[in-house]
Amino acid sequence: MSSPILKLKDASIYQGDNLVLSNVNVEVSKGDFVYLIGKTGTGKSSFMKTLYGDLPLNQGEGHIVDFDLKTLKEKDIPYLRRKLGVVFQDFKLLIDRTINDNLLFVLKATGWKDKTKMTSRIEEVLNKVGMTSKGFKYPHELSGGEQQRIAIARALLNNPELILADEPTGNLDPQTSIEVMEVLQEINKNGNTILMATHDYALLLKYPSKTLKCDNNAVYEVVQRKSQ
Ligand SMILES: Nc1ncnc2c1ncn2[C@@H]1O[C@H](COP(=O)(O)OP(=O)(O)OP(=O)(O)O)[C@@H](O)[C@H]1O
Repeated sequence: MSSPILKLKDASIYQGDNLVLSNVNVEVSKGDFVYLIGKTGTGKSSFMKTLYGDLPLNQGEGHIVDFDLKTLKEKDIPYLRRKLGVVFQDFKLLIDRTINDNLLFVLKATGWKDKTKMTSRIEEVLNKVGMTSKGFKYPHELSGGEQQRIAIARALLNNPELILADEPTGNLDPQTSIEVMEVLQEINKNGNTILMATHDYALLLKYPSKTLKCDNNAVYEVVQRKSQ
């Protein structure tokens, strides 16, 4: 069996001096689609932030895509993020440039040089999210669901080993949420590993998968009951 892409062992997650989650034991393997659920304020975002190096891991052990979160240095963070694709609730596209230029910006910032390769990679990722014809648009010319699909395309640019999606449907209406979820499901079927924080239970019911729950300063796996 391959080693997990993410493994936390007896990890505690803090916001400053406040303990948010304690004794976290979590494993995510290649190809998994894992939900992280929990009421507002229970620590989903703090959990995600620890994984992409925005919060330090001071207690317990944490390994993610071959990085040790316990010994992670500031200078390692860009390299960690290159192996992760992070998707946020509010898309975080650069509003002053087109979709193609948003994607080009990321490629250049992560060391790509060859113009032809960059153009074809941009086409590939736009194709994966069904947005090939939208590259020349500005973010404000796209709907929320389309902007989120672009954000997913951006996350895919460097072939991430793990996609971390923090409430990716949080700003979208139910129908658009399903469209974005279909894209994430398709990407997962094609081999990408995804950890998605959400409080949208309708999505969980429609697309059941391994589910972790934050509650009472702890994270535990929810055993899903089969419907009668
Ligand atoms: N920057 C911060 N400084 C101090 N405490 C914080 C900070 N951000 C969050 N917290 C606290 O940490 C706890 C967990 O917050 P977190 O944002 O991780 O929860 P969440 O489950 O993601 O909630 P939501 O669904 O509302 O985003 C809360 O008690 C919150 O008040």
